[in-house]
Amino acid sequence: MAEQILILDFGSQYTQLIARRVRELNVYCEIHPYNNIPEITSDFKGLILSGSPCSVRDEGSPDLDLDALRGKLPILGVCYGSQLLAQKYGGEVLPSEIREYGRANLDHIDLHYDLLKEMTHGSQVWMSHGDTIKTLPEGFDVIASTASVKVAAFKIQNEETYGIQFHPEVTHSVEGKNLLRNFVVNICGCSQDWTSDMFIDITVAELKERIGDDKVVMGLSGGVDSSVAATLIHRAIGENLTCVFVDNGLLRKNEYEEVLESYKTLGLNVIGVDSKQRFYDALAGISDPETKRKAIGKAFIEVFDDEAHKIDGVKWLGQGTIYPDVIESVSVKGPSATIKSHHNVGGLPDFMKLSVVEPLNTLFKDEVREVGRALEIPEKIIGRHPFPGPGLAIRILGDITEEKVKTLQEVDYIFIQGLKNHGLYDQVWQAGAILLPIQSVGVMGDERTYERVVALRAVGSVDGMTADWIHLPYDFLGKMSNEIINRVKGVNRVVYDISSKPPATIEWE
Ligand SMILES: Nc1ncnc2c1ncn2[C@@H]1O[C@H](COP(=O)(O)OP(=O)(O)OP(=O)(O)O)[C@@H](O)[C@H]1O
Ligand SMILES: O=c1[nH]c(=O)c2[nH+]cn([C@@H]3O[C@H](COP(=O)(O)O)[C@@H](O)[C@H]3O)c2[nH]1
Ligand SMILES: NC(=O)CC[C@H](N)C(=O)O
Ligand SMILES: [Mg+2]
Repeated sequence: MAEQILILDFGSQYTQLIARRVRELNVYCEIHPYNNIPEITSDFKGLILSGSPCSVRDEGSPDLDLDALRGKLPILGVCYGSQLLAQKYGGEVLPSEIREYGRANLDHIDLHYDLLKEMTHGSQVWMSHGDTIKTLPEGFDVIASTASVKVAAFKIQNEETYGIQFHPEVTHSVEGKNLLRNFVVNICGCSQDWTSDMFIDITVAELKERIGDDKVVMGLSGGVDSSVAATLIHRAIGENLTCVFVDNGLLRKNEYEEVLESYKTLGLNVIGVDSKQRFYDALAGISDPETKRKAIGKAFIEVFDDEAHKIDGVKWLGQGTIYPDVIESVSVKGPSATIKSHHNVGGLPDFMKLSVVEPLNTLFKDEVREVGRALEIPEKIIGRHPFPGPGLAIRILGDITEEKVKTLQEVDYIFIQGLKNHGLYDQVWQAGAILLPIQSVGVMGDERTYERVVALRAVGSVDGMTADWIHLPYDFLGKMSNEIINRVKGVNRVVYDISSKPPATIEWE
């Protein structure tokens, strides 16, 4: 990958947002942990230092050799990054008297500076800090201030090194994107030619080169990521790609048949494998969410391995891994696998003598969708809600039985069809139903019932990292509740999940 911006991560919750904003400017960028910096080649046009939950005043807080970087390329320190720059060279960083979270206004902006070109006095910015830069080192100039923060932005004289206390990457910093454009385009000189088409050309050429005449087998789920990854690999190597779509008995109602059908138009060579029983056997008696995931991951690998053995000369396993999966597993905060392990990162077991190829492992979800559209993959596939690899297994709380899967499939079907019929599906990022491990008392036709409870969940999100529940119309929810209870045997109560992520997560397990 040629021209790019390097983002060094000190563990801020916003680091990924910086990358997204830079890419929205059609400039490629990568995030690396502050303690594992790649070699600074001429491809790197600029460096952004992220924020951090740590304080530069604390012993052992994240640090790096700034002398080795200063002057080599333009630098922008954001929050912690700026505090580090100031403190390192003799400035003073102290706890602020008031912690500043949220809205602030840049009352004073020195518009002469390239970084602040075309911004407006009073511009709203978003703050999130407990420390503040009290004094700057010699040779550092204040270039913007708010009412309570004198050093809201600074520049080091005679070099393109800047620090800002606020977060330009969040949308609440109204002119944040201008500032980032000023940095990336005007100061770093990036050419803004990174587009989906360019990504496709470069990736297809790289895949051709890497894979050559070898054969690839790849798990296809009907989801966005694996569909786009498979199409890219297919462009590169054609018939040498075999896709495997596994019926793990945990898919949505009718999904196996519908997905196989929808892939016919893409010209991919897709094999459907019915492995329902294998997964049910592997899951028998398991209630713990992580144990379920591991059992499912293992069963998937076994199926792929079986299929790979049926094709002569397979050397590669294709995967739909995307950038957030990768960042989460190398982040300075440590692998988020401690919250939930996603089975497609972390490598293959030793017995599988295949190399992994992951053409989307530098893209965010919305970029994957854009690439998919540029590849002319039907909107029916691109616009689908994400669906977790372990499927309904992590939406059935407690142990899995075929009967529970059938019940949940019916509930989920009514809900998803309902969203589609009422024009709500595209307003929701992800939706589904959860089968709870409790029974409640009800009354139907004068008879007492003691049956299952299901929860409905519909969230809005950009990348699944944070999410909020969607305020679905009450009428619609009422209709769904009625329909589900009347049509699905064994369910007598429906509840709606109104938790955001964080502190909850999207899935219940
Ligand atoms: N039923 C399945 N058959 C074969 N491979 C699967 C199946 N389910 C998941 N996979 C594999 O596991 C990977 C991870 O699944 P994940 O749900 O994260 O991605 P996806 O299904 O491609 O996209 P989306 O996030 O939009 O659902 C997939 O890219 C695919 O390679
Ligand atoms: O492939 C997957 N394997 C998993 O084990 C898994 N767990 C959650 N998800 C999906 O990830 C996104 C975020 O989900 P959470 O907020 O529940 O962590 C949501 O889109 C979830 O559906 C998974 N996907
Ligand atoms: N967002 C940040 O980078 C915060 C930096 C530091 N933890 C502070 O509170 O000032
Ligand atoms: Mg999926």
